[in-house]
Amino acid sequence: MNSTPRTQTPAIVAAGAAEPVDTTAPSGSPVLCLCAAAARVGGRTLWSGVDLEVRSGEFVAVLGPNGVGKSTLVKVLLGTVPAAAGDVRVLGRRPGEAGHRIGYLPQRRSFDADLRIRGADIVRMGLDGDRWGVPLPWSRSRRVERQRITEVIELVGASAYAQRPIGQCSGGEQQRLLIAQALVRRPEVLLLDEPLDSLDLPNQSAVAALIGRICHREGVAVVLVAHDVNPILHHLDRVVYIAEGGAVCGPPSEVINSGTLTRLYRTPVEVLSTKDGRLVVVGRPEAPALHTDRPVGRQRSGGD
Ligand SMILES: Nc1ncnc2c1ncn2[C@@H]1O[C@H](COP(=O)(O)OP(=O)(O)OP(=O)(O)O)[C@@H](O)[C@H]1O
Repeated sequence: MNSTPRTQTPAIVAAGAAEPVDTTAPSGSPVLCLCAAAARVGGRTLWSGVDLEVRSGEFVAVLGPNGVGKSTLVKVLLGTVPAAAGDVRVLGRRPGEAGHRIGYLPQRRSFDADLRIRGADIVRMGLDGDRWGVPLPWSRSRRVERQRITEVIELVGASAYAQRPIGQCSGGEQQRLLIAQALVRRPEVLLLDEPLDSLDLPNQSAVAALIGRICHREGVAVVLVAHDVNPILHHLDRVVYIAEGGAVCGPPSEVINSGTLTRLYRTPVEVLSTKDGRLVVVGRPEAPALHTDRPVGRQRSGGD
């Protein structure tokens, strides 16, 4: 994470839930905007009245219990699920119109151990546009492509194993290569759906730090869906916490606290602070899904 103090985007919303969280002036230019947005799937409204603005270089986590519509929020931004109400803008355009300017890592994919395709070829698939079925809007020479692939593999620290068959890479190595794939076209926005899922704790920390660096040093806006905020909290600028059909957004310490979550859930919720500065959320009405049984990491501090 950069060591420069960062500013935050003002307030947020909540669908009839918690009051806006007051923050200071935003930095960067807005790249994602939801205004009074709602999502409806299978005849059911998942959330509504959600306002959110994400600026370039911001790292925002989407949190909440299972099934509240975190992934759906990402899909609304991608344009694969239409917003049921409100206005959604992605890089100033309607969702789905920003093409290669958006990088997307879907929920965990597993690779068969026998799969022979090399890690570098997985990264190349992002460059070729295969993941979207959309050809690149410009032609590139093979040399330039190779350079970019090498560059992005170095960026995610995957050079040592990028020539190995992907099926022989560890979960953490595979995840770095998939992040490289999402980054290869130099997106301005990176949408990551549970990229830390199924990684062990050291790999969660390492991948979280990597994403934080990409966001803050490369100026990419990152929206990351997580069940457990613990590994990323140290790197985050803001969180969007979805529950009870609404959402509240703000700096982690202003959202993950007893008052805000009690208002969001409309039932008593307690956020405890451990000796080492971690937070534990208890008393949520839903089944445990987010840091109810384990501590969440330290609040944002300096470097990563
Ligand atoms: N196409 C669909 N048709 C009907 N229901 C859907 C559809 N897509 C998602 N849902 C339902 O919408 C709800 C929200 O799904 P979503 O994947 O966005 O939740 P989530 O918060 O990301 O959940 P999790 O934390 O378990 O991954 C779930 O109950 C899911 O079953």
